Amino acid sequence: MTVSSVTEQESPASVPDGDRPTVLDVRGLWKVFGQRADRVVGTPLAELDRAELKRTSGCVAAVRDVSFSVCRGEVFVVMGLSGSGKSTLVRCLNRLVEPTAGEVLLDGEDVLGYAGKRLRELRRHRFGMVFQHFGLLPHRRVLDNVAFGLEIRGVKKADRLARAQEVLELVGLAGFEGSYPDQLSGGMQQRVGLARALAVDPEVLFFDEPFSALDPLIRREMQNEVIRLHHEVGKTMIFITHDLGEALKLGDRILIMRDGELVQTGTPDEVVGAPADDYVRDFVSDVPRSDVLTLRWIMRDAAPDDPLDGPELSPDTVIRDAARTVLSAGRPVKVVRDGELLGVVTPAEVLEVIAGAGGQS
Ligand SMILES: Nc1ncnc2c1ncn2[C@@H]1O[C@H](COP(=O)(O)OP(=O)(O)OP(=O)(O)O)[C@@H](O)[C@H]1O
Repeated sequence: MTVSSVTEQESPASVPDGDRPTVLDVRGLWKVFGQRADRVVGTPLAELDRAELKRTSGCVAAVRDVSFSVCRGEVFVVMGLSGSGKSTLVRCLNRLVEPTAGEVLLDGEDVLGYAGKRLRELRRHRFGMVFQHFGLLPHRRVLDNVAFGLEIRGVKKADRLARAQEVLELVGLAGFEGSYPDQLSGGMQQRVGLARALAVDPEVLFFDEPFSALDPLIRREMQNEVIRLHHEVGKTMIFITHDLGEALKLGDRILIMRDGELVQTGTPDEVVGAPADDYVRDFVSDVPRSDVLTLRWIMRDAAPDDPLDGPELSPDTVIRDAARTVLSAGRPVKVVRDGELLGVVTPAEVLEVIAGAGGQS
C-alpha cells in the first residue's frame, strides 16, 4: 500500500487520544471587524468570501464559522499564513477580542457569557499567555517579573516569590533571579515570559508566535524547551505559528486556517499524509514524508505466506525511526498495537516513502 491510497481510507478522527477529556470546545465562532459587523452572521453576507464581504460591506471576517475541540494536556497548534485569522481566533478564546458569534466552552461552560470579576478571573487564573514581545517590566528583576501574575492575584509576597523561584528553575533560569530583563538575551527573556505564564498554573497556556523574533538556533532551543516543559507539566497548550516546521514539531494536532476559515484539523501525519485540499497539499509539499508519517500510513495486510516471526513496532513509529529495523529485519516487521497485529511493513513500503515515490497524495 502506498501512502496515496491511504487518503482514500477514512481519515482517523483528529483526536489524538480518545481517553482525554475535552477542555475547550469551540463552536461556530465568528469574528467580523467593521461598522456593520453585527449584520453579517446569519445573513446572506455570511456566504460571501472575505474579499467580496469587504467590498460589499466594508467588513472583514477575520474568523468565519470555526469549530474545533482541544483535549486536556495536548499541544494544539493554529497555523496559517499572515492574515489567515490565527491571532484573532485565539484572542477570541481568551476574550482579548470579543467574538461576533459562536460559543467557547471551557470545561463545558460558555466563557462568552462571562463579565466583570469572572472574566478577569478567567484571564488571570485559568489562561496564561506568552507573546512574541515578551512584555516584561523593565524596572523589575526577573524574579519579580515572574511573580507579577501572582501579585495581581493577591498572593502573599513570600509565597509568590517562592513559586516564582520554583518556575524559574523549571525553565532553566536559576541564578538570574536578580537580573533585569535588558541584561538577558532574547531567548532568556522569552523563558522569563514562559515562567511568568506558568507561575499562575493556568489551565490553558496560549502562545502567540512566541519565537518568531528569535534567531533560528535559539528558536529551535525554545521549541525543545516547550516540548520538555510540556512533558514535565503536561499543560494544555494552544500555540500560534505561521511556520509549518514548528507546527509539525510541536503539535499533537494542527488546525490550518486560510482567509478566516478552518481548512483542516489533524495530527501532523494526517496533515502531511492526507491534506484536506490543494492549499494544504501545497503547504506540506516540501516536508520529508518519512520524518512525519508513521507506519500506520504504509503498513499492508499480512499475506498468507508472510513469515510472522519478525520484529514488532507500534503503528505510531515514525517511518524514519523504523527504517533501520525494517531494512535489516530480513522479514516483514509486524505492526502491533496492544497485542493485535494490524499489518506488516517491508523494505518496499519504507523505501517508497524515503525515495519520495510513495505518499504523493
Ligand atoms: N482590529 C481589527 N480591525 C480590522 N481588521 C482586523 C483587525 N484585526 C485583524 N483584522 C484583520 O483580520 C484578518 C485576520 O488577522 P489576524 O491578525 O487574526 O491574522 P493572523 O493570521 O494572526 O496574521 P499574522 O500572522 O500576520 O498576525 C486580517 O485580514 C486582518 O487585517
